Amino acid sequence: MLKTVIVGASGYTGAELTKMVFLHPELELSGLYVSENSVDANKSIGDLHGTLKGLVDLPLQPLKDVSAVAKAADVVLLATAHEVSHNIAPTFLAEGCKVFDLSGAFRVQSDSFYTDYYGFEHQYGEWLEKAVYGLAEWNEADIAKADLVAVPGCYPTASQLALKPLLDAGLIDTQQWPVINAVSGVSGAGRKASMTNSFCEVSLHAYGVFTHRHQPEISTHLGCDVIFTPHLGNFKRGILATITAKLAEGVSEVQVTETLEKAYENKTLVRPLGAGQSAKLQSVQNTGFCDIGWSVKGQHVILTSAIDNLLKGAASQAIQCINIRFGFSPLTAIV
Ligand SMILES: NC(=O)C1=CN([C@@H]2O[C@H](COP(=O)(O)OP(=O)(O)OC[C@H]3O[C@@H](n4cnc5c(N)ncnc54)[C@H](OP(=O)(O)O)[C@@H]3O)[C@@H](O)[C@H]2O)C=CC1
Ligand SMILES: CC(=O)N[C@@H](CCC(=O)OP(=O)(O)O)C(=O)O
Repeated sequence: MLKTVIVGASGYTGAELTKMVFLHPELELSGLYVSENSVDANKSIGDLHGTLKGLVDLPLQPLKDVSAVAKAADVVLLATAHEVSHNIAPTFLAEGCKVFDLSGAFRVQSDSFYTDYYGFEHQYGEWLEKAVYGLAEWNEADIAKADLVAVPGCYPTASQLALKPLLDAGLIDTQQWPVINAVSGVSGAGRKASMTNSFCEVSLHAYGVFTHRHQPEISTHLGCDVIFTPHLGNFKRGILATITAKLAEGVSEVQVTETLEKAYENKTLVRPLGAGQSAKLQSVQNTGFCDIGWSVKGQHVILTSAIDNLLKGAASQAIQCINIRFGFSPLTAIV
């Protein structure tokens, strides 16, 4: 059994991770942590997240001595804000832990990216270079050898899983940038209270127009410029991305269908729904699946991609990466 620690366990993705690690036959849940001065320090996680009550009643421990926690752990899941992950991941790595980071702190290997989009200067270029991007269906060989896995963001997961097969097969005319419009549930903003996620303030609207940090994450990993506009929806969880792209000359709907079906034929967690179908949130909420639908008219394709932001967009994709890294059966603790 691998001793597994979750940092940021009281948050939304942390709670999802807690449940999956608890259910995983090869992982031992050895510690749940929050910040040193957290208002939730020493509370039971089951008292904070009712779905865990009676299953996991471990205390949320204040994270004081990172080295000491690292020395007693094999696997570390960081469900913490970007800058927190950036600051603590190297200590866990130095003690030989395998680190799976749900934040954006190690996703994009470019110096200016962190100052431009995250508001801090990256201090760990060496780890940034070694980090493996955890888009599970596409990066298995590298994830299997990684010390540090940077689990992709929620919008980038939904967007890339739909576009990547078509781009890699040369079916998209990249002269016209694919346009991604995506709507996320409010849990995408995390558990901490703020005015934007307050019940009476939430209203369907676009945000981060031309400035959201997921645009460069998607572009970098796809190797293709995109227009990306996120929207906040008045529901709790799930992301629906609707993507419009121009097809290369002469590409037919049959080719699009064959390419998507072949890309995911042995990948249980990504479900190509077929031509003329649209992905729905309801089918993926509270699951680790990504559903993809598509339609072609003339030279354009419209793809729809749906995931649960907290699961395929974060926690269950992290568990997929653990399963790949340690050679466990791919769906363990996910379905
Ligand atoms: N929500 C989502 O849909 C997605 C989130 N992500 C990313 O995953 C990460 C976690 O997100 P989410 O679960 O939504 O966040 P939450 O805000 O819900 O939870 C954050 C957690 O981190 C803890 N924390 C804060 N500061 C520290 C610290 N210094 N040391 C240890 N723990 C700390 C918080 O507890 P406390 O403050 O009490 O200490 C809390 O447990 C973020 O980087 C986010 O960007 C990625 C994809 C999707
Ligand atoms: C609705 C909402 O606020 N969503 C978050 C995205 C959450 C996510 O994917 O987190 P990463 O930053 O780790 O990639 C946002 O737009 O900032």
